Amino acid sequence: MARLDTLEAVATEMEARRSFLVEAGAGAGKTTTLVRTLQHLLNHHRTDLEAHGRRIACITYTNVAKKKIHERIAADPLIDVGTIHEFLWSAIQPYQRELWLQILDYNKDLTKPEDLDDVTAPPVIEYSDRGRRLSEGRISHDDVIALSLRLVTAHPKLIRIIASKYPIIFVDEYQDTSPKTIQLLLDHLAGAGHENCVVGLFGDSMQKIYESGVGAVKRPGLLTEITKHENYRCSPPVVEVLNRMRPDLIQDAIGDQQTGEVHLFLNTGTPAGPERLTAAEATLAQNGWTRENSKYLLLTHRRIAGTLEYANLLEQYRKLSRYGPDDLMARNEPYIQYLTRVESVSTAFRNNDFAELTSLLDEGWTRITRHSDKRAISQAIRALDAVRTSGTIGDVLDLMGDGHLLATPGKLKSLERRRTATGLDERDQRRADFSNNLRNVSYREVISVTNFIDELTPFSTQHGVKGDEFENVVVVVDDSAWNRYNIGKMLAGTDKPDRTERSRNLFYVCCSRAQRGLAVVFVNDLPEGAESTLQDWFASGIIHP
Ligand SMILES: Nc1ncnc2c1ncn2[C@@H]1O[C@H](COP(=O)(O)OP(=O)(O)OP(=O)(O)O)[C@@H](O)[C@H]1O
Repeated sequence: MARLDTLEAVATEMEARRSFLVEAGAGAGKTTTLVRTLQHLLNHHRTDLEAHGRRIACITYTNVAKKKIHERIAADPLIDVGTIHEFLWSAIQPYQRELWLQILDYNKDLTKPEDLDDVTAPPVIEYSDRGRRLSEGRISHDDVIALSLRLVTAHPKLIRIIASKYPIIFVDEYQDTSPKTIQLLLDHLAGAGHENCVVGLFGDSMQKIYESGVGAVKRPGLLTEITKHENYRCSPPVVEVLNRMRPDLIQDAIGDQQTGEVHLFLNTGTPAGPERLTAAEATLAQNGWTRENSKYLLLTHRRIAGTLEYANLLEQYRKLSRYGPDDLMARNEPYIQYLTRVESVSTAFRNNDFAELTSLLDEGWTRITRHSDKRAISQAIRALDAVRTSGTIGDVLDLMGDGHLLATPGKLKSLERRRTATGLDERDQRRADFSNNLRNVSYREVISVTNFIDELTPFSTQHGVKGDEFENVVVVVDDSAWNRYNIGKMLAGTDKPDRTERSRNLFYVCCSRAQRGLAVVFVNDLPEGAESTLQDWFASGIIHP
C-alpha cells in the first residue's frame, strides 16, 4: 500500500501542476518512483503530449543513470533523458544572437577574459568538451549553466518557450545538481508557461558525496515535500543501523530481504593495518561471505592484497597537495578525469558497446554507423591499447592529443601548456612539476587505479555505486588515507562541520548499499569517543571488539 501512497502523492502534485521534492532515505525507491511516474504519464497523457509537441525532460547526473532510465522506459521518444548540460544546451542553442550578446558580457566577468573586440562577426556558438574559446564561439561545460541562467534572466520569454516544450522536468539524484541549476529550475522554470511547468526533484540530501552538489533544497512555498519511510532494499538489521545513523528519518524494512546480518569489526587485538581486515575476512568466511558474494567498498588507498599497484601515481598526487590522493580517488582533477574517459573508451570498445562508445567519443563521431567509421575507430583504439599497456601516461596523452578520438578538455590543455612555461609562481610550478612527473609514470598504473576505483570504492563511474545495491557489503575504513573525509572523527563528533557532513554522507551511502549483510571494518585505531557512537549505531549487529 505504501507504494501506492508515494506514487499517488506524486500524481496528485502532477495533476495540480505543483512542483515537488521526493526526499527519502536510501533504498526507499526514489528512482523506481521516478520511472513509474514516467510510465504513468506515458500511459495516460501520450496523446495530449504528442498533440501539442510537448516532451518530458528527465535529468540525470551520469550517463550510467541515463542508460538505466532509458532501458526502463524503452527509450520512449516523448521523454528526453539526459544530463543537465544536454538539456540546457538543447534549450538555449537556437538563440545564437542572444547568446552571443550574453557571452560578451559574461566574458568581462571571467578571471581571464578574452579579447573579443576583434571578433567582427559573431561566430557560430558551440558547446564542446574541448574547453572554452569564446572568440571562436566555443563554450565549455561550466559555461552552459552560467550562460543559460543569464540568458533566461535577460529574456523571460525564453522561459515560457522552454516550459511549453517541457511542461514536466524531473531530476534524479537532485542533491548532486549544482546550485545554479537548481536556481534555474526552481526560480525560473517551476510554475512557468501556460501549463505551469512542474519540476520534480528526486533524491536524498544525505547522499551528496560530490563537492559540487547543492545538497539539501528547502523551498516550502514552492515545493511540496514528499517523504518515503520505506526501505525496499536492506534487511531489517541493516535498516536498524541506518535508522540509528539517521534518527530523523526512520525507515521500515519492507523489502524481500527479511533476514540479514551486521558485523562491526574493531579487532583491536590485532595490530592496526591490513591484518585487521584479514582477521575480519576470516570471521566472515565462517559465515559464508566470499569475495564473490560480497561487494567491497574501500575508504582507503590500500589494496586488499597489500601492495599498491599504482604507488607512483599516488605519490605524484600526494606531492601535488594534501587533498591530492582524495582527488585521485574521487576523480576530481583534470588529468585523472581525462584518463578515466580514455579507459572508458577502451573498455567500451573491448565490450563491443558501440552505443556507449558513441556517447563517450567526440562530437565528430556522434553516429558510428558506417563500416568505415568503425574501422577508423578500431584502428585508433588498437593503437591506443598498445600504448596503454606498454607506455607511460605521457605516451598516451601524446597519442590522444594527435588523434581525434577524444578532444583534450580545456582545463587539461592549459595544464599541459604550462608544463613547459617559465617564470611560474610557486603554486603553478608545483602543478607543472606534477604534470611532468605524472607523464613519466607507467600508464599501467592508471589502469590499476581505474579498476580499483570502479570496483572497490564508492566513487565508481562504471556502475555508479550510489544507485546500486549488493547482497553483502564490506566497508573498509582507513582514515589515515584520507584528508577530505575522516570517519573516526565524525563518529567522535570532533571534526569540522563540513568534513563531518561529508564523512557521514559517504559512510551512509556505503552502508546503505547492502541488501542482506553489512560488515564494517576499521583498520586503524579510532579516536576517543568514536567507539561509543559505533556501539550505538551497530547495536543490531555483532560487534567484534
Ligand atoms: N515499490 C517497490 N516495491 C518493491 N520493490 C521496490 C519498490 N521500490 C523500489 N524497490 C526496490 O528497492 C530497491 C531500491 O530502489 P531504488 O533504487 O528505486 O531506491 P532509491 O531510493 O533510488 O535508492 P538510493 O537512493 O539508495 O540509491 C530496488 O531493488 C528496487 O527494485
